[in-house]
Amino acid sequence: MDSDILASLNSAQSDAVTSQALVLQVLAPPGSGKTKTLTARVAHLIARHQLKPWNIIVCTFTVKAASEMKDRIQGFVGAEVAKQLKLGTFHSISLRYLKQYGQHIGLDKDFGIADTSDSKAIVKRIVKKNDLTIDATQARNRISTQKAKGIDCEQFMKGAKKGDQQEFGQVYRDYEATLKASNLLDYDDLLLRCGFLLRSHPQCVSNVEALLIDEFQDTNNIQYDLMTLFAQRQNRITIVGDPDQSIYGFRSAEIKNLTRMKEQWPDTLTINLEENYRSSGAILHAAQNIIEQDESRPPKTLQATHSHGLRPILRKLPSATGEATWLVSEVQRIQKMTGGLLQPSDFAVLLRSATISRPIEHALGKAGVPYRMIGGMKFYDRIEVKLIVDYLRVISHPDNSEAVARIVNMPARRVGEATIKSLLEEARSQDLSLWRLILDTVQGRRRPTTKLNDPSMKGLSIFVDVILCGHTKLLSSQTEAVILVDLVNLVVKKLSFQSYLTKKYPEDHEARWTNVEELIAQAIDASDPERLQAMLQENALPTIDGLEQRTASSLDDMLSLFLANIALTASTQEKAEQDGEKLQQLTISTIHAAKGLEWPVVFIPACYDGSIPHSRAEDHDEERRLLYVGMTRAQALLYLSCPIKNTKREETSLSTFLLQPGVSGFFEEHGPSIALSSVTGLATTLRRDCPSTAVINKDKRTLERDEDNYWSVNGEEPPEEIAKWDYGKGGGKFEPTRPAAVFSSAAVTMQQGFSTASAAVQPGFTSVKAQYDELMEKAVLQKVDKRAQQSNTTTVEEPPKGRKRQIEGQGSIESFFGKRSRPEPAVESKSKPTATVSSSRPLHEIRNPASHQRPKVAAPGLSSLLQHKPRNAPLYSKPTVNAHANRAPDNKYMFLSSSPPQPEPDENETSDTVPTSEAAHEDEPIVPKARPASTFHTTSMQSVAPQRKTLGVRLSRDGWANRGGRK
Ligand SMILES: Nc1ncnc2c1ncn2[C@@H]1O[C@H](COP(=O)(O)OP(=O)(O)OP(=O)(O)O)[C@@H](O)[C@H]1O
Repeated sequence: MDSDILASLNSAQSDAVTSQALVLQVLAPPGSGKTKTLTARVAHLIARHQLKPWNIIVCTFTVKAASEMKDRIQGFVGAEVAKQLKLGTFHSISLRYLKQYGQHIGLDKDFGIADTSDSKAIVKRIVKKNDLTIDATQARNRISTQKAKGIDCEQFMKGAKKGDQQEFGQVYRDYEATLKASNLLDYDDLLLRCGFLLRSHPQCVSNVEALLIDEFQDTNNIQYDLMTLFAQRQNRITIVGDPDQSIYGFRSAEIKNLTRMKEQWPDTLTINLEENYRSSGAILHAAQNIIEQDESRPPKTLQATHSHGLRPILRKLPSATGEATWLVSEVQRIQKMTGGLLQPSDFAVLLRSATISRPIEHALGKAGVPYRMIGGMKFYDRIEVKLIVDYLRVISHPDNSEAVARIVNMPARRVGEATIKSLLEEARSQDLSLWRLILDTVQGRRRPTTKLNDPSMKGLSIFVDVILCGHTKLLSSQTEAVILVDLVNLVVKKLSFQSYLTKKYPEDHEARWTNVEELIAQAIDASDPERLQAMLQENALPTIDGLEQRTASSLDDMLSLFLANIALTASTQEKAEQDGEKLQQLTISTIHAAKGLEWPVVFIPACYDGSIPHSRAEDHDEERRLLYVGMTRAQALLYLSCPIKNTKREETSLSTFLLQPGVSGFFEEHGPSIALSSVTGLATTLRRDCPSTAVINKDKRTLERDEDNYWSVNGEEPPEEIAKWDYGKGGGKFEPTRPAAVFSSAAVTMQQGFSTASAAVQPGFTSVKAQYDELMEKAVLQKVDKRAQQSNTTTVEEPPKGRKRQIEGQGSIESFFGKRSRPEPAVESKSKPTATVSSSRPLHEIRNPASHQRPKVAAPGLSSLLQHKPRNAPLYSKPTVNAHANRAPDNKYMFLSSSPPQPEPDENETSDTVPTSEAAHEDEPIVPKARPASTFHTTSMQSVAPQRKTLGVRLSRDGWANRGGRK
């Protein structure tokens, strides 16, 4: 079996897998097979060194990575062995230790997990109660940072200076006290307490023979400590990582941990992998050029194993809307031009911030391209799901006062916000949980100081009744066969939840109810004896002689396990794929959440300053690494794009990373012409069969345009687009920043049937600025009219299928870079589709773009850029021509200003590492009911199931957007 494991590896990978070194670092750039090597080493340790799988811990950074890792290991050692490994995120492994050995450090068995909304609510309340000036969200993040550094509140207070630090210290202290009183651990606590447990009771990990860690560059200090503690018995540690992909500095990740490790274990062996198996040479070169802008970074060798392939594209578009429309048209064109070689699931759109997804979703929906979201609004964050889960959490753990406060008046029971607040404060002052106070009040054992009128008392009684019925159900499980789903059904029934949703959300109650049904389906699956067994097996730790271990057996335990898995499941993607079904959907993801993944075609839109690097980012090197991570997800085709104006109609400036000297040489200015030879090249890079010429030609004939030539390369709005604008019916591309006075005048004019731009000006109704705008606009419109005329002529004589229109005199990629002087790389013929670069040459030696295939560019677009004057208002007065031609009949999308994004400070939190509901909250909900897509929800429980990997989570076909993503 061992030879099978090694068969598919190159020699450096083999060396790493078979290395005898106790402490091993495998450092390598993206796509070089780090994960492959790690999984092979696990298999090798089992097959060759006879290590027992249950004595091996494998830590991943995300829930998704854990499940992928399990699949890969399964491929080597089989499902039976793979499921016995102790594999998961740092958080889930820590949770297992705390659940089973927590009593040794005085941890109550029934501790709950404070999820992100609990933590936020607690901090907010503390800030409000003490009338502090500190920002609650920032304070919460700061607490997390302190914890990640291992600084507790008392330590912090000791060193705190007066003022802001003292204030924060107070919040930190109160926050910890609240968690303690509620018997809750937040996500950081899971790691910290586990560290404490393993330090004081090393026997807990006395069985551990090997520890392997993926994506080590993103570990923080607590995780580093945990590493040393997990492995303390034998110190056999393998880590894989890439400092260039360190993108979680904002969450206290420490690149320094790599050196720290070497200092701690001087015999650490480092193996570098240098061959990239993922991306074409052209993509690698471009990405490498970006990352090498960081001069503090040591030079590294990276060899492409694929041919040079098609040069990446850096595209300029007039607006975010135009960018989205172009993006979708490119997806469709590339699919057709490659004769079915590429399916929708081969495309990914990677965003710096989820907040800018809306125009892209709109365009995809309009074109009927199915998509899924990663790192957007998550299943368990949806209001209807969260509400039911909160009820379950309170039934399981009534001391969670934050959860009680959230649901006591949900559905509405006439217990007002002020009453809840007052009850909460009263409970705090008496050292009681909110639940205890409410229960005692309703049952007549206590007279609260909070004033309660009859309707409120009645509301509280109804609430108490629901929770007590849940408790009774839990208790009855000891004598009769009650399963988890019975409990969920009980809550749903007691709340008359379906009719509640119907009344409360008349517009999309069905989609919301589908979510509830999905949750019920998950509970059914988790109740399945086989599944239950698998879940328990996954969570069980080996028995250690002489060490008492708590085991999960009752329904209460099952419920708490179910809820813990929900709390630790931040990522909800891939459900369908885990069902063994590859749904044909394009992926929209944040770059953070795309870490470790790959797609044949990747788009990175909104490449402008403020977006990437993000306006709020302090560390620009980390932002550059983020762009690098995004670019290196692409296998065969990579598109970067930048709208000249963002959705607020603000002028943008191309990302500083792309403006650096020499960068332009690595990019084309528009999507590639896909010759037949290019299709062969793409197929080779993707290791797929190439479709026949007949199929390709047939598909191609269905295209209106076989070139990326609708949008001009200098970012001007095509005349056809301007002609589509419609203000009369309120559904067109109306831009919201237009001055109100001007808009109303134009609207009036349109209603009156005027048909020229000049007629739209209504003296007396416009401000000076608006008049200036109108004048500017008229000037531009005259130009546009001229162009439109020319365009019409061209259309008659020659259908615009080719590239001509775009290339002739419309500037080039140079227009992006025009503001800087830079050396001009040599230009070669553009028609060569797959010029190759010797794969054996290190990348740093062949970086000179002069040696690459270069497009033959037309006159540099510098002049067009210089002529380009910022518009103060959009070109909105052009009379409508066939305004509805391109609009979906049931188009219910709305545009919200989204760019530059204004996320919460920790909006980067988009991966599924730690549950990250901020990421979901910062993301505007996806507009429902407009397009097909699917939801992907995975719990770590789902990932344990060997055959039916979703633990029976029902696969829904009606999609992400149809799920009532609205909060
Ligand atoms: N020796 C090899 N031969 C062929 N393909 C390989 C080899 N090693 C890795 N690959 C392929 O290269 C791709 C990238 O591998 P993998 O995901 O393990 O890389 P990685 O270094 O972990 O990437 P990243 O750091 O970007 O997450 C995968 O499709 C993998 O199957």
